Amino acid sequence: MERTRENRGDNASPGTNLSPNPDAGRAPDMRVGLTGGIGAGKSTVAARLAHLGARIIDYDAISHALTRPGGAAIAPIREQFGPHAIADDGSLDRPWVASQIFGADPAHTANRGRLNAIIHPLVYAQAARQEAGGGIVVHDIPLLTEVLGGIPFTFRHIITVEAPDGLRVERLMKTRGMSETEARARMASQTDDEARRRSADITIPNDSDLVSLYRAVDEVWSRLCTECEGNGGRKR
Ligand SMILES: CC(C)(COP(=O)(O)OP(=O)(O)OC[C@H]1O[C@@H](n2cnc3c(N)ncnc32)[C@H](O)[C@@H]1O)[C@@H](O)C(=O)NCCC(=O)NCCS
Ligand SMILES: Nc1ncnc2c1ncn2[C@@H]1O[C@H](COP(=O)(O)OP(=O)(O)OP(=O)(O)O)[C@@H](O)[C@H]1O
Repeated sequence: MERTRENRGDNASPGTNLSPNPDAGRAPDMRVGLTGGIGAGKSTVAARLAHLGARIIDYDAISHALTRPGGAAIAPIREQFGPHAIADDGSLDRPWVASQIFGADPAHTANRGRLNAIIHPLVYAQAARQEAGGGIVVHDIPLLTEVLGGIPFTFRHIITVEAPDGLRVERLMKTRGMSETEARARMASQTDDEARRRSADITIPNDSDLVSLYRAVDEVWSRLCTECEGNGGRKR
């Protein structure tokens, strides 16, 4: 299966002899994908993995950087969606764009496809640049299951984080200030848990407290390290 074919850096930027860092340009020892529906707890898992020593490539953060004033995605988005898409300061008008792309209507679906087609290739290029340095590299990708056929990386493992829909809505309302309608519109714009589980080989449930979640993440990390060391990679 695609996810289990290790890609040892075919997509990483080539190294340069000018760098003082001997790891610069080094391919990941193991590339892992991390996904989960909105509000399931993916970022919380990513933060725990970072604490344990993983290098995280955060696709939401890259996407945010590309849509700041002067970001590479701004001009093509203005061209596709018109001036409404851009705020007065030159950044993406996030609430306006969100209102155009999140939901199950055909218009939302079409707009989402147009926006993804602009942003995703730029995100992949930046992710490839962030890979250099070796170790266990975790690509934190909200839409990994949806883009698996088109993303230019293969993953040794794919982890999905799961929580019941009601709990996810509750978390999003409490911590992101979303209305229930907004939270459900985002959920309707993503694939479901069953599809995410099919594309993953590791499922982390997050329907209890943070102590239970961290325990599950620590176990997964320990397995990844053991496997990585067995393959001649090193633990970071
Ligand atoms: C629509 C935008 C402007 C809304 O911005 P906002 O600040 O409200 O949300 P943010 O970017 O922080 O995303 C929060 C979550 O929304 C969900 N989400 C974001 N984009 C999408 C999308 N295209 N399809 C489905 N869900 C999405 C993800 O779960 C993500 O973690 C923004 O999400 C965006 O530019 N999306 C397109 C780029 C994309 O696909 N990003 C996901 C990672 S590459
Ligand atoms: N087990 C838990 N107990 C209590 N709060 C939690 C738990 N897991 C996550 N949370 C909280 O729920 C909120 C959503 O979690 P998180 O940001 O990790 O979701 P996410 O899946 O990354 O969402 P997104 O797709 O938007 O990035 C956060 O405020 C987080 O602190």
